[in-house]
Amino acid sequence: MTSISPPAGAGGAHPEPCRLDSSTVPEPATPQPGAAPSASPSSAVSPTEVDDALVVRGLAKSYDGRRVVAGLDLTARRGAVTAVLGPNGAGKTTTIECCEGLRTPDAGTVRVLGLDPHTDAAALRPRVGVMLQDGGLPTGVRALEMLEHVAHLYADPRDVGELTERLGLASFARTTVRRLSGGQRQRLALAVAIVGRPELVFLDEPSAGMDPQSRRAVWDLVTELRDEGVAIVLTTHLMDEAESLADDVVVVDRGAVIASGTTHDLVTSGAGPDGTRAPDSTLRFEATPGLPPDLVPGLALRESAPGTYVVAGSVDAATVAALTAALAERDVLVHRLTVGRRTLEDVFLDLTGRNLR
Ligand SMILES: Nc1ncnc2c1ncn2[C@@H]1O[C@H](COP(=O)(O)OP(=O)(O)OP(=O)(O)O)[C@@H](O)[C@H]1O
Repeated sequence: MTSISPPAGAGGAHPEPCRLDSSTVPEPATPQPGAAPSASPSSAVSPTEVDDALVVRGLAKSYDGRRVVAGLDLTARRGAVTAVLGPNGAGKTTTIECCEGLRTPDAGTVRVLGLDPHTDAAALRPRVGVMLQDGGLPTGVRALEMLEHVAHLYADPRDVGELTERLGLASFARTTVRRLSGGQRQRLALAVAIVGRPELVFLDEPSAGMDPQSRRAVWDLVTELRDEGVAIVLTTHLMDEAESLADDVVVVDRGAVIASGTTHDLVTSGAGPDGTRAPDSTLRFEATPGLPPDLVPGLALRESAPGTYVVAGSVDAATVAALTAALAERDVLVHRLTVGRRTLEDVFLDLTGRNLR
């Protein structure tokens, strides 16, 4: 199996293979009949993109004839956090796994640190860290032994003691991976992914299942890595995570990119499907389900979940007054009415009419 991370998801790039829980091993990255392997140099990657840590162009991947990634483009800069967002099943993990060399694309080009994740897997191994969604670690090994083992494979590893302290691994250092909780496994997987000082790190839902304190430790570490010049590509469903960490955001839906840019640009500038300038603030409230979208003339009212409403468009004092008057007229009591800054969730809703999760 060729991949950036020899023990798929054991975090980093080890030169030595080690046994994995077979349930965590993605399909072998062998070329498939008719595939257009990303190995071949492609003119799709322009000279100006050579210095980017990750360049994906026109990526396509199907499972059993069903296309789940459809011509996707993605760029990740060095020294920046790039968040890949999208609803369940959008194709995020498949995309990342193609970049990690764990899956073979049907079409398109993938360049990782200027190299091909399949044909240049050996050269990329010491330079790329991988943290898979389920941890992907061998289950019979004790947590600290695992981290120390991986650290010894590198010429200049990070200090294991410091990582252990930073990510709170000490309390379960002698516990085998199979007995770790989901959040503990995630923290160990992150430590393993970065202990070799990679130039590019893939983090698939890095803080999923973590308590707030652990999440904060992960965020601090990710920010620090970014400041050291590491390129970080992460997928997440947590909008606060994306907004806190990401320099660049790529929103994926049905296997294709529907919006991309800096986090700031996306929430402040025109991201509407019709090209109109998006509002800077959003009004949200809860009330009885089933209110008509045209409750207030000139106001676009959307029921994002039963009984939860979002008003798109410029929101000012008159908007709030008109809305509450219309609700009072119908004898509807409004709850949790807030006017807030536009979020990435709002961007997604504007683009697709659906919630991100
Ligand atoms: N090995 C596989 N065989 C068949 N279908 C698969 C396989 N892996 C993923 N899929 C399907 O491909 C689609 C995209 O899955 P993928 O995991 O890439 O999405 P995702 O955006 O990462 O979703 P999530 O946010 O839920 O993790 C889904 O419909 C999924 O069921």
